[in-house]
Formats: sequence, structure tokens, C-alpha cells
Amino acid sequence: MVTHFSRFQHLLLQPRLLSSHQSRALQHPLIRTLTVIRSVMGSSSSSSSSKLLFRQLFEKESSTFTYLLADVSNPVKPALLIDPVDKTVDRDLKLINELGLKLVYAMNTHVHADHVTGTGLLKTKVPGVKSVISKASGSKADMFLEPGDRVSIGDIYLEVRATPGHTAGCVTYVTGEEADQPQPRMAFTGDAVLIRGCGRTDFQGGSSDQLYESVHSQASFHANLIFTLPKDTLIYPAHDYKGYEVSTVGEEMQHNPRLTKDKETFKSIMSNLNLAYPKMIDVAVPANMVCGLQDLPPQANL
Ligand SMILES: N[C@@H](CCC(=O)N[C@@H](CSS)C(=O)NCC(=O)O)C(=O)O
Repeated sequence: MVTHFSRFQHLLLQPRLLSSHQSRALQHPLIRTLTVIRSVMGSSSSSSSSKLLFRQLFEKESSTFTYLLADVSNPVKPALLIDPVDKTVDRDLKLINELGLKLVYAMNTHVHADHVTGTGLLKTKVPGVKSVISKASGSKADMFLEPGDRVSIGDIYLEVRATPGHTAGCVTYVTGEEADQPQPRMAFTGDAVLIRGCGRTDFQGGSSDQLYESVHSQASFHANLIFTLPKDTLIYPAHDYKGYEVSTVGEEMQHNPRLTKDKETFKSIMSNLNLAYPKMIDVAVPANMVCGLQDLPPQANL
């Protein structure tokens, strides 16, 4: 199910005003088609695809978003969860059952410090579910991802991009670029990019320098490059503390109060956040290093 791939090219269609000459040129059927696609994409605050079933779910104690994606064009309706929380596993499973989906993967964007992941619990409740996390996280799981891997459910897939900075093993999952994948693209950024913010960088191997590079750099093919994704790419973070639900790459490039700054200013902002340590960090990190389950016997196959 996880495959390496070698293409990160994408078509970037910038919205702009048209001259009368350009308007006449739009009579060309190919250009007209592209323009229609662009206008649909540009006005959207959610992705459209006849295949994709998508739900954004919220756990209010830790302000965590869990995302449910499924390919409902496939007879099995295979599904995955991104960043499930232990406290809301039963809610998530109820929804999955009601919608007739088959949960295949329980994935994390990183080792969370503020809540216990639901992946271990999901594995005990749904036989066959595979826990998934980046290899760089150092955590236990059934499947370990590296930058450039793909995770597929039916005909829909997520690309894995390295997003270190909040933690060393953070990744972002991005839907595929092809026309048969959900459009606009969706980026599940974990705690790398939050809406009008970003993840803190003061523990778990965090680095403000690295986070800045993860978002801005174009140096490495498999590096995250969040701000080089198409501007209409929808950003779905792991947390929100301000009442937001979704943003876009273009919106964050323009309005993110931290990530729009130059690197030195960004680093200075990050080193002066003075945030309290997450209340659950001493419980959550050890638990999440073993998929959210601490009390299993050593021989348990996580
Ligand atoms: N008060 C919460 C923790 C809040 C917090 O630190 N959130 C993290 C992401 S979870 S480790 C973060 O990166 N925040 C960035 C920010 O600017 O707020 C608790 O005690 O759990």
C-alpha cells in the first residue's frame, strides 16, 4: 500500500484579471476548460471528488482535529483516520460504522505531546487496522513512512512530506496532484502549519530553524515545501485554538503572523512564545511512543 514515487510536479493556475484580448482567447475550448476548473477550485473551501468522503472531527479538551477520509467509489469503502484521539475513538468508530466504511489505517502526523493518540485503542477495537507514523518519529507502529511514500485507500492517496520543526519526526500528508484526486489538494499539516500560527518548537527535538525551512524551503525534493504547493491547497491542521477550521496555502502565505516573516524574525517570535508546557506531556509522549498504549505486555505486537 505504501509506494515510493518520484514526481512532485504540479499545475499552478494563478487567478488574475483578464484583458479583452485574453477574454477572446478564452473562446479556445482547452483554455475555457482550464478556466472553469480554476474558478471551481478557487472559490472552494472544501475539496470535491465523487470518490472522497471527508470529515473533520474535533476533540475539544486538546483542541485536536481528527480527519476521516474514505474512497466511497470503492465497494469496500476503505478509510483512514489522521490524528485520532483516545477520548473520541468511540465517536469516530460510530461514525465509521454508520457510514459503512472499513477503517484500514490509523495515522499520526507526529508524536503528540498534549493528548494520547487513538491509534492503539483503534487497533484493539477494529482488528486489522494498521497504525502508521513516520520512521523519523522513533515511535512504534505497524507501518513507518518516509518522505516520498504514498498511503492509498482505494484510488485516493496521500503523499508523505517531511515537516520537521515542531518535532523531529513531523510529517505532512498531501493528497495527490492528478485530476482524478480530490481538487483542490488537501494538506494535513499536523502542528507544522496551524491556521494563522504554527507549532511550538521548544521540546521533542523542535527547531524553529528547521520548521521555517520545512515550510519555505525549495531545496529538497522530498522536503515539505508547504508554501510551494498550489495556493488553493487546503490546509487542515492538527489543532486550532482560535475557532478556525480550514485555510489555504495562499491565505497563510499572506496572513500567517509568524510564517510570513523572515527567518530571523520567525526564530525570535518562536523563542519568545512563553507557552506553558502541555498539561499531559508526561503521560502523552511515552504513551504515544508506543502507539497510545502503555500497558500492553512487552510481547504485544504493536
Ligand atoms: N495548552 C495546551 C497546549 C497548547 C500547545 O502548546 N499547543 C501546541 C500544539 S500541541 S503540543 C502548540 O504548538 N501550540 C502553538 C501555539 O502557538 O499555541 C495543553 O496544555 O495541552
